[in-house]
This record gives sequence, structure tokens and C-alpha cells, in this order.
Amino acid sequence: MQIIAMDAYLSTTLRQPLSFVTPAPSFSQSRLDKGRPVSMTVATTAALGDVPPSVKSATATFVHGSTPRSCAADLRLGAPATPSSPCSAASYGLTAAAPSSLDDEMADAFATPPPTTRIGTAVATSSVRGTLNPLILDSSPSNGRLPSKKAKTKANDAMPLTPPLTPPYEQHPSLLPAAELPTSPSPPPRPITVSGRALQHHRLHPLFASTYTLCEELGSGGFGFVVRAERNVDSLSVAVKFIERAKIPSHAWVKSRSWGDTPGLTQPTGPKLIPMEAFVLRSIRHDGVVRFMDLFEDERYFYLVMEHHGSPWQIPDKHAPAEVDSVSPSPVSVAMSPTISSTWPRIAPGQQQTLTPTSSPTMSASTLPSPSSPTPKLLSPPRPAPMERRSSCDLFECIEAYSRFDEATAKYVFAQIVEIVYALGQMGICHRDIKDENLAIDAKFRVKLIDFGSAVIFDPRQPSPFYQRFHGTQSFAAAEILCGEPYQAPPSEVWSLGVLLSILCTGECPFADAEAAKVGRLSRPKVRVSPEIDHLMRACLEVDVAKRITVSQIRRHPWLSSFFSR
Ligand SMILES: Nc1ncnc2c1ncn2[C@@H]1O[C@H](COP(=O)(O)OP(=O)(O)OP(=O)(O)O)[C@@H](O)[C@H]1O
Repeated sequence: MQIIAMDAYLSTTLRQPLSFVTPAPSFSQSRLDKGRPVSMTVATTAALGDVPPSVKSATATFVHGSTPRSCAADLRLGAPATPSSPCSAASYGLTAAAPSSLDDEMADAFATPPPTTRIGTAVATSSVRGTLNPLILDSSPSNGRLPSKKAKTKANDAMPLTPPLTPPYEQHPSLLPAAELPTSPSPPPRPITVSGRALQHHRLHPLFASTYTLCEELGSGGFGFVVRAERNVDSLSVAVKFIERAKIPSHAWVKSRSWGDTPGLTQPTGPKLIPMEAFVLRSIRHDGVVRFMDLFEDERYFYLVMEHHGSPWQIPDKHAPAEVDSVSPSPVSVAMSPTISSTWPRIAPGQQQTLTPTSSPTMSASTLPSPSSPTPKLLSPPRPAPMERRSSCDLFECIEAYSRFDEATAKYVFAQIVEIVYALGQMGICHRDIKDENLAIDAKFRVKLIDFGSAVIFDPRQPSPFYQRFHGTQSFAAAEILCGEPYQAPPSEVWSLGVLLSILCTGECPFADAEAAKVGRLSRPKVRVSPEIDHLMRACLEVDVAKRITVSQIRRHPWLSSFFSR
């Protein structure tokens, strides 16, 4: 068990390079992988260490919320660290190389819950999805396209989650909720969400319960689930991530002295054990990152209260005026359709393009909550049960709604993400799981990064440490990670940016499968992109780490430089 003592580290302005967080490599399958050929043998069963085989076999069937998002398989990389790398002395994953002054704190780390990895959640949610081979993630071919809404509907059917109550019911009587069908004698019991199931008999922290009212579920994943809540005093909308203690891997705990003034924590006085995710989020102040607000704990969960960002993604009503940001106009904007182009945020003349609408209009307006959702401000019970599932506000949903972005929108979104990654890098923080699912986006295409469960902190003035374990997502993983080599976080993050750029501009992953990614064999995109985008994408997806573009260079790339020089 390794607990990281961080306060001294941060207060000494990151003097030492820390290679203490070396999470287990996780070849996760993003929602983007769904329906795309992903065939990849990542490790032998033996390499999975002491994870029981039953757990391993469940990992490939992971279902994330109402949508299969990530098939997480925590795997050890095959290759050992090079002798010269900062983590060469580290055994796989759980070794901390914290500054020696912190050793005392680390030594008396008290026992934490048994470290289960994200695999654990997969076990809990996998049964309805059938069984896949855990080591060969192989899904049916669909030419690298984004998963269709149809596929998502199927996923919803498979999961006992609240079905989306999507208008227009008039055109689709078959979509009427059962309770409204005249032929239905008695309505079936309302399906319950992941959070509803988990919390309906759970006694919430009293201070939390009196401060917030839980509303709809925003998502669920490897560590727990995320629920929207409202602060009772002013109805401020917040996102609360319930992180299951038992699912926090041993390396993702931080021992910290600076949480003494957090009333939601019930640990005795002295240093507190905090999930790395909460620790990192609290130390970041950036417009492109959701703001940390509070932390509570009980015997089962940490409740990470943070800024709620984003709009439930849907195709805007073509005849309704779109929102315009009157306070801070977007540098670029989008014409959703010719009908509303004048009301949607403006772009430079001649740049307007129409976004490609999604294939399934019936699923497009999936704005939840349902009519039954208005949340009473009650302290007891503090939440409606079962909670409704609300459509996600992340970039994955946004892209899925539009298939792909026009160049101006892609540039606006991508530039923001680059800026966030750059700013975090300056602070010595790498997110390590940059992907569309981890970017909340609002109706004005402003993005904020979420989910710092895989983040690492290092000294930005030192050469970045090498890591052996990877907790990110397979389709966004850099070639060196897929090849099982020790990797540095900043260049591997640039690779993820390249994948994201491809998805933004073409709606497709740039590689057919992991084997292609390992050697940098790009697929021919169905949509032609401009030579500048193509150049930037290739520079990010350079297999040779030494030749790969850096985040600073991305900011100066001709395609983006105009954005950053304004
Ligand atoms: N602050 C937020 N504002 C808006 N939506 C959010 C916020 N935090 C999380 N969500 C929604 O909840 C989903 C799950 O959140 P998150 O990725 O943090 O959970 P997770 O359990 O770590 O998932 P995973 O295991 O896939 O990483 C997100 O994809 C997003 O749609």
C-alpha cells in the first residue's frame, strides 16, 4: 500500500520530480470504440497479477451509465522500465518515489480499503452485456464510425436505467411511456438508475443531505457515479461524484495535511487520506477545468462536489433561436443549420458550415429529466428515488449528436482543450485520460475538463518522469503505451490530442485498431480535412516520441496560431 503525502510537495513548489503515481495500465474501450474493430492482445492472463480470473473476464463488458463507454481492463505493461528511467526501481504500479522528506508520512499510512481497481465496477455492471474475452477487445466492424444512437438505445435496453423520455411522442406513439399507453393495465415498475440503486437505502452524510438535494444522474463509470445536485441555499447546480472507496486503487490515495477545515470529512484530526482525483482537482484553478467545491465522506463513498458544466446534448430545434453568449462572444462559432445561422454564435464570414446532423432524430432531443423530475427541496428523504438519468453533457454526446464538427467549430473546441492541457502542464499536472467523454461542453461549445482519476503531478521544471502503468483509454493511448513501453505523460497526452482532433474533424478514430496505432498507420478518413489539420494531426500522432510535436508547438501551429494570438 502506498499513500502519497502531497502537501509538502506542492508547498515546496514541486521541487522534486515525482513518479509516484504509476497506475495500472488500463486498456479501456471508449464509447468511440463501440462498433469499431478493436482487436488487441494486451497482456497474458498471468500478467494481470492477482486479479481473479472472474474479474478479468468481466472487464471487457463494462457498461458506463446508460451507454457502454469504457471497457476497462487494468493490465500491466509487458516491458520493464529502462534502467535509466526515473521509475526503473519501481515495481509495477504501486511504487511511490516521493521526496524523502515525506517518507515519514508515507510510512505510517493507515490501512485503506482493499485496493480494487476499476475492474471491480466492471464486474458490478457487466452481466447484462454478455461476456467478451477480456484480453482481446474485439467488437464488430463498422468502419471506424462513431457509435450510432441506435446502438445506444440498445445499450439502454440492456441496462436497467431510466429510458430516455424523448419527444416527440406524437410522431412515435410506440415511444409513449408504458404508463400512458391505454392498453397497459398496470405500469411496470420504473427502472432505477445506477445511482438510484446505490443510494436508495444509503444514509447520506447529514451535512451533505442538508446542504444539497440530489437530482438526476449524469453518468456512471469505473469509480462510482455522478449525480447532479442543487445547493439548497441558492439552487446552484453542482455535479457530485460518488467515488466508491473500495474501488480506489491503492496508488490513487493521497495523504494530505491540508484538509483539516473540510467539515464533510470524518477522519480524525491530522493528515487525511484523500482520493487523488479530489486532491488534484482542488489544486487546480482554471476556467477550463470544473471547479472543486467540497468533499464529503462516509463509510462507503467520497462525495466530490464540483462545478456542473455543460448542456444535455441534443440537436437544437432548427426553428428556435440559438443561445448567444452576450458576455464573452466565442471567437468562432457554428451555424447549426442555415435557418438559425444568424442567431448561433457567429463565425467569420465565409466560414459557416453546416454540421452534419445525427442519423436518428428520435433520439436527438433526449433532454432529461422526465416530467416527474422537479426536485422538492426536502431534507428527508434528500433525493427522489429512483433518480432519473439525464443525457450527458460531454463532448462524446455532442459529437455523436452532430457526427462531426465543421472546421471552425473543431478549431474552437480543440484550441480550448490545447489551452487546458498546456496550462495544466505548466502546473505540472497531466490528466492522462484526455478524451471526449472527459470534457463537459455547453451549448456555446465551451469545454471543461473532468475526471482527474488518472492524473499525475510532477515537477514541470524537470524532465517528465516515466510511467509504467496506464489508466487511460485504449483508443486514445499513444503508440508507446500500446507497445508496453514506459512512457512520459506529456507526449502521450499529445497523442490523445491527435486522436481527439481526428474525431472532432472527421467523426472517426484515426486508427483502425491498436496494431495500426502502434505503428502509426492512419486510416483514410471518409471526410477530407484541410492540409493544415492533416499536418497537425500527423504531428500529434508521430510514433517517434522525440519527433512528436509538443503542446507548446501545437499552440504555435499555423492552424491554431491565429486563435492563440488574438
Ligand atoms: N462536473 C461535471 N459536469 C457535468 N457532467 C459531469 C461532470 N462530472 C461528470 N460528469 C458526467 O458524468 C460522466 C462520468 O463522470 P466521470 O468520467 O468523472 O466518472 P468516472 O466514474 O470516472 O468514469 P470513467 O470510469 O469512465 O472515467 C461524464 O462522462 C460526464 O458526462
